[in-house]
Amino acid sequence: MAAEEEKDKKKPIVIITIGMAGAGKSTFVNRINSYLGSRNKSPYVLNLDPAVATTAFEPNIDIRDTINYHEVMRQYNLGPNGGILTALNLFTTKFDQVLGLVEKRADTVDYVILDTPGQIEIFTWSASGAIITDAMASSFPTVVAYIIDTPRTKAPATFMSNMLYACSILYKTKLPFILVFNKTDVQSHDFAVEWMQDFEAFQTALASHRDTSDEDGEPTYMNSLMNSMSLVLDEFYKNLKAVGVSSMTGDGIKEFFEVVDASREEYESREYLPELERARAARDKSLQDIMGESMARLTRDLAIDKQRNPVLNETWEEEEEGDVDEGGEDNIIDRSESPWPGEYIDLTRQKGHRDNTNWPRPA
Ligand SMILES: Nc1nc2c(ncn2[C@@H]2O[C@H](COP(=O)(O)OP(=O)(O)OP(=O)(O)O)[C@@H](O)[C@H]2O)c(=O)[nH]1
Repeated sequence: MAAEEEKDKKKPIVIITIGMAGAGKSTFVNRINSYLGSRNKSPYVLNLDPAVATTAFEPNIDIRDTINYHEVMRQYNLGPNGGILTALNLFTTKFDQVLGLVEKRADTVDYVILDTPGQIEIFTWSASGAIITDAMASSFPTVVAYIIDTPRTKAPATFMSNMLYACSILYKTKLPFILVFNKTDVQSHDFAVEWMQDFEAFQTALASHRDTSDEDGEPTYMNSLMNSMSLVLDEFYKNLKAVGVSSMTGDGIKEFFEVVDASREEYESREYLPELERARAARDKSLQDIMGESMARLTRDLAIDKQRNPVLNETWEEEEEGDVDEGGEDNIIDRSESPWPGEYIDLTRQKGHRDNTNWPRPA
């Protein structure tokens, strides 16, 4: 038992970073990456954003090495958000390989960092986001770092919306949750801490904000709603920790890691593990479902394209049943182990054509 506990202690902590577009997620990931690097504790970093043009850090596993987002958009006839979601779904079909690579490094790294797509809902409300989260959390102590743009959260209504969103993610993931108030070099997060600790302070701020009463001096519907919500959220605030950081200057990053380390105990002591064990059992099935869905959709979309576009007609032809790649190949690349060999999940090859296609890496 003692040996088992010792083994558990060595497991790295997974930090899943999520945040509204522009909250500073990528800057934050870059900052914590360099913070850990400067302490000889370089983390294992996964980039899950297929559409990001460049990352300031060098991820160990990069979705862009496996999935060409532009090609997914083209082949599936999708817009940017649909393209990101489908790319993430396809990547998720290979997530068992990702887990395997992370597990291989589990003894040598203390932290694993996941940078998620800029469009928060693509990760937080998709089946693949849930599968990735469950898969990580059932294998390693995992925390969610929710990055908040502090200067943009100063208005009580915006603050409330952000907290409601955070609340919904907390209850969905059921994982230790850290509110990371970013950009404190521009705006201190003291106001947020005060509002979280004292709902009357929030209500006072709300009342003094403009447009909170109608022409008869009565509170507007929104004002009353937010007043009531502040009472409800009072309970939610007790379940999370808040830390103020500046990803720009590095302020507060040390405190962030103190909170992360404390979350390990929370993860191990609370009731996450039995629930996550169940999630692990469901995971394999979900992976198969997602893969099936993605392939069915691909086949459907290709059939439509085939009707519309005679040129594609020549290159995308139906293949014998059973020839579809069902994710058995070792496609996920750990760049820290080998130089990037230029491999992708080749969607066209799944239909039996362009066997040797190597799509250019997104610029
Ligand atoms: N002043 C200040 N600016 C910051 C800080 N962190 C990020 N920024 C700026 O905020 C903007 C958005 O930062 P990103 O890191 O690109 O944000 P993101 O959430 O990853 O954005 P998307 O991935 O595009 O959704 C950039 O202009 C950053 O320079 C900070 O701590 N302080």
